[in-house]
Amino acid sequence: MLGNRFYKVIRKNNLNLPMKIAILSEDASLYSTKRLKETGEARSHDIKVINYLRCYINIASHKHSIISLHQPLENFDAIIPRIGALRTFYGTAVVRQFEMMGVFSVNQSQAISRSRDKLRCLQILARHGIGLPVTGFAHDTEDIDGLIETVGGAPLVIKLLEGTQGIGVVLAETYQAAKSVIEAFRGLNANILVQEYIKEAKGADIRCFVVGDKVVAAMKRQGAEGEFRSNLHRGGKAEGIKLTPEERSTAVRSANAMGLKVAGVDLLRSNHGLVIMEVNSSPGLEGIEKATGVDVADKIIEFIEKNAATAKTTDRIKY
Ligand SMILES: Nc1ncnc2c1ncn2[C@@H]1O[C@H](COP(=O)(O)OP(=O)(O)OP(=O)(O)O)[C@@H](O)[C@H]1O
Ligand SMILES: [Mg+2]
Ligand SMILES: [Mg+2]
Repeated sequence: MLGNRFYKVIRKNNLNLPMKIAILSEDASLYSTKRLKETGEARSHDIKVINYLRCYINIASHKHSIISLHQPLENFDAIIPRIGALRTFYGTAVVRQFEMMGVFSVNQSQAISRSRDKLRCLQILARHGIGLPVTGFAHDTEDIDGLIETVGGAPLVIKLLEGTQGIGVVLAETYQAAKSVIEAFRGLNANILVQEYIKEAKGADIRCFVVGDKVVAAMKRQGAEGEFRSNLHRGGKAEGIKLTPEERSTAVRSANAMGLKVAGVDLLRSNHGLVIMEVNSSPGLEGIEKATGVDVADKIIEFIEKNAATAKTTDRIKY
C-alpha cells in the first residue's frame, strides 16, 4: 500500500487515477449520500460511506488515526463531510482528524464550524461588505425596545441561533407580538437574532449551490400558501431560476468568505438589493437536483478530482 504523501505526488502528475473517497454521513440511505456514492463509483472511484458518529479518534503527535468498525481508516485521498446540524461538535472533530492526516476535505472543519453559527456567519459576511438584512443579536437584553428599533420595528423576523429547516424562525407582525416572542426566548435562555422582514420577497428565497468558484445550480423556493418560510421541509416548492451576474458573484463571494468550497447560499431579493440570509455547509442535493436537472453530485466529484492532489489542507482564514 502506498503512503498518502507518495500517492499524492503520483496523483499530481496523473489526475485520472481512481481515488479512495470517504463520505462522512450518518445515514447511507439519504438521497445526497446515495447520489454522491453512485456518482463517484460511476467515475471509477472507490467510495466508502462512513458513519462519523461511530468512529473513534486516536490523537497522538506522530501517528493520528481514526478507527471505524475496528479498522483504521487509511489511505483516503479525500473526504466529503455531510455533517448533521446537531452533530457539528463531533463531526468537525472527525473532519479535523482527517485533515491532520493530510486528507483533502471538500469543506474544511473550521469552515463548517464557522457556518453553523448564524451570528458568526453574518459577522464574517458583513466584514466582507456583503449585503445582509438589517440584523440585531441578543441573549438577555433588558432593552427589548432598542433591539426592535435597530431593525426598524415590526413586522420583523426572530430566529433562534441554532435553528435549521425553518424551525425556530418566527414572523412577528406587530410590536406587541415581537416583544412577547423575544421575552419568551429570553426566558428559555436562548441566543436570538432579530431581523428586518423582507416582505417584498413574498415568501420566496433563492438557493445557490456553489462548488469551487462557481454556482453550479440555483433554485427559487416558494413557501406554501400563507407561509413566509420557503424551506422545502415546511412545504415549500422549488423550481430552477436564472441568476443575475451580481447574484452569481455574490453567492460565490459569500462561500469564499466562509472558506467553504461546497455551499448552499440562500439569498433574498429585497428593495435595497440582494441580501444573503445564510450559507450552509452541507446543502442537500435532492431539492436542487430535482428542481434544476443539474447533476450536482457529479460537479462535487469533479471538483475533488481537480483539487484533492494539489490542495493544501491548512485553512488560512484566521477568525
Ligand atoms: N428576514 C427575513 N425576511 C423574509 N423572509 C425570511 C427572513 N428570514 C428568513 N426568512 C424566510 O424563512 C426561511 C427560513 O429562514 P432561515 O433560512 O434563516 O432558517 P433556517 O432554519 O436556518 O433554515 P435552513 O434549513 O435553510 O438552514 C427562509 O428560507 C426565508 O424564506
Ligand atoms: Mg440554516
Ligand atoms: Mg435557510
